[in-house]
Amino acid sequence: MILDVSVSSLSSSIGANMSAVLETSPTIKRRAISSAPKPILQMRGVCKGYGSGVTRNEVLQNINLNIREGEFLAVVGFSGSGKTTFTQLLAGLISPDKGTITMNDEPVKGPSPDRGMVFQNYSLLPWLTVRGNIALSVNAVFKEWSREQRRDHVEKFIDMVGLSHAAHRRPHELSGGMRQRTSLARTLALKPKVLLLDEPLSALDALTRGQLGDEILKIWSEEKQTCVMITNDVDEAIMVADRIVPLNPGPNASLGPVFTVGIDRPRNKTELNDNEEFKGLRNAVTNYLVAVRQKARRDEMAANPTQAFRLPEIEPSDLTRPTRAVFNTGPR
Ligand SMILES: Nc1ncnc2c1ncn2[C@@H]1O[C@H](COP(=O)(O)OP(=O)(O)OP(=O)(O)O)[C@@H](O)[C@H]1O
Repeated sequence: MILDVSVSSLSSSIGANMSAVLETSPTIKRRAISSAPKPILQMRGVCKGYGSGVTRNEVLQNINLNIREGEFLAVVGFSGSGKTTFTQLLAGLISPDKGTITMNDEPVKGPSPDRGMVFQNYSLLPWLTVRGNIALSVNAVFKEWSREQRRDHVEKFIDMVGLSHAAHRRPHELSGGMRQRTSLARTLALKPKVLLLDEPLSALDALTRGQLGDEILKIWSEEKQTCVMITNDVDEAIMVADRIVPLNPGPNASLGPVFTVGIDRPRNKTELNDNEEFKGLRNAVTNYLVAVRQKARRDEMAANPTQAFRLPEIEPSDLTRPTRAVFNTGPR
């Protein structure tokens, strides 16, 4: 079942138990997905795990999702819940064990320039410059173009991410934000129909993070691509997305309900802090994530009662001894 939860009417008083929010709250509108725009990507009953035998790790379980053409979808979840696995499945870098993934009704059988992925860790070739990294992909994908066309195309995307002044630099001469911009330009230059962003901002400092987040939004609105962004930051998700879908904690992680973000664009971070809809949505998504994590922990403890939490056997220190702290009494 896919629920679409409209949060325009959510109040910030939503309780911690999200099942109550989903099942009993009269303030939440549920929309049938059939009335929604045509999906470009579809996941149906997708399961994925790694390993075999006793070391088998079931990561994703029965994932069902319609990603709509032109939308910005954010997937939020805790570390280790399977977000990268989820994106790699959409990119076609790995295959599901069960279920199907289709793009425009065609099965996804492997990677394609139609689905461009920006990784968490930049993954640039260290011996190539910014220009060289982008040109390598462009030359490989647009072989039928003239040399001038390809060159102009590369320069356009270098300029789009604000790196014209650093186009000649190699990755080790760039800041983290500049590396991620290069990685973004390299993917965007392939003109993917769907842009898959796997925590593209997570390695950046807060300021650069906000700046690059704004740039991604600007490019998305200009290029009219479909965008799926993975993040562990609820505020960031609300800032960028049309819809937010939580990934429940694993093993056997499934998707939670879809939260619709009805806040007008462009969204201003400072103004959002006083926006009631933003506050309600932030509470709803956060409370949902906290509730499912607590439930996952309870289930795990119930399944392994012998591993129940025990306090470690620690001898308390004798705090009555005189302090051994040494003070510097010499000249300053
Ligand atoms: N290639 C692999 N082989 C075996 N196990 C894997 C592989 N890739 C991921 N896993 C395991 O699958 C689980 C989910 O990993 P994944 O990287 O998808 O999670 P994540 O939510 O992206 O994590 P993070 O936020 O920390 O990057 C983890 O337990 C991880 O150890």
